[in-house]
Amino acid sequence: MTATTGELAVRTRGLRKRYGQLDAVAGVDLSIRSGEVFGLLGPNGAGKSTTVEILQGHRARDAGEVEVLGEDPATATRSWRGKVGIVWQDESAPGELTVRETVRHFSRYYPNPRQPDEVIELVGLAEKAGSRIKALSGGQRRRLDVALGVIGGPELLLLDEPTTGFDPGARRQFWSLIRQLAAEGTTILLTTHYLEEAEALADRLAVIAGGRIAAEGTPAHLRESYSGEATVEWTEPDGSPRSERTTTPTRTVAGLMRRYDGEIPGLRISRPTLEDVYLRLTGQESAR
Ligand SMILES: Nc1ncnc2c1ncn2[C@@H]1O[C@H](COP(=O)(O)OP(=O)(O)OP(=O)(O)O)[C@@H](O)[C@H]1O
Repeated sequence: MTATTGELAVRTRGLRKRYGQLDAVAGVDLSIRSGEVFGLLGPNGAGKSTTVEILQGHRARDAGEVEVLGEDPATATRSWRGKVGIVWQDESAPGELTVRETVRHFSRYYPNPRQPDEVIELVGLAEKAGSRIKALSGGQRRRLDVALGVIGGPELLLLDEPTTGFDPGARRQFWSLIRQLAAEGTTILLTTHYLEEAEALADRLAVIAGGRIAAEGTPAHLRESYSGEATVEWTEPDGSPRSERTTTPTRTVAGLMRRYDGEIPGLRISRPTLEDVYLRLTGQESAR
């Protein structure tokens, strides 16, 4: 069922969407391979949801090419819809039904659904299978949303900010669910505000800001590509703090050694963390 490794599950070229004067998505190129977990990471208003909505076929684009599982979502067929699982930001399944009734009900929309009880088990809701949805906690509701996203046995799962509002424990549990789905061969695209989440889950990630991809690669690649620049900090003789961003920190320190006799006051050399890289790429550096 899953496409061959190396094939692209998602491909966009020059994707654009405008709302009035605002370029919400301003020329996005994405290539997501079959079987990988891809993170689209960016701050509020970066264009993540708009991009995912276009990939789902729920929003029309203004320009660019889009191919998702070999079809254009704007004109996709019913069989295509069965292969794409969607977890919405605000799912609202009817509250009076039980978890099991809801998952069974949704399974009937698909030609080859997964077994409802197996999916309930997979998302960790087996103990709540007989509970009404309105009695579930926020985190349990989100698990049900994922159950409804995977009940059709999708090749590709699109998750828009799946863990917003989760406590740290619920987030970790959710991560292991995503890893399990990935291990079963599902291609996963998830959007997130959380660098930690993208780093924990994504094989590759793209950082998006102002509707544009600012950087793309594996988390390790991003860290390496942008960590060449170090910051050297020290204290001037009048007590004022100084800092210099440089690709040659040794040279900077050698220069300081010539100026100071003995120890350089307040000397500190730091390399950017992935978080620094992310904040710099998204223009939020001062947030630190
Ligand atoms: N239907 C709409 N009409 C007008 N502007 C919109 C609409 N939807 C989104 N926008 C604007 O487009 C930009 C991108 O929004 P989008 O929801 O795609 O960002 P996002 O990265 O998902 O943000 P968040 O993390 O806050 O959900 C934002 O400035 C937003 O205000």
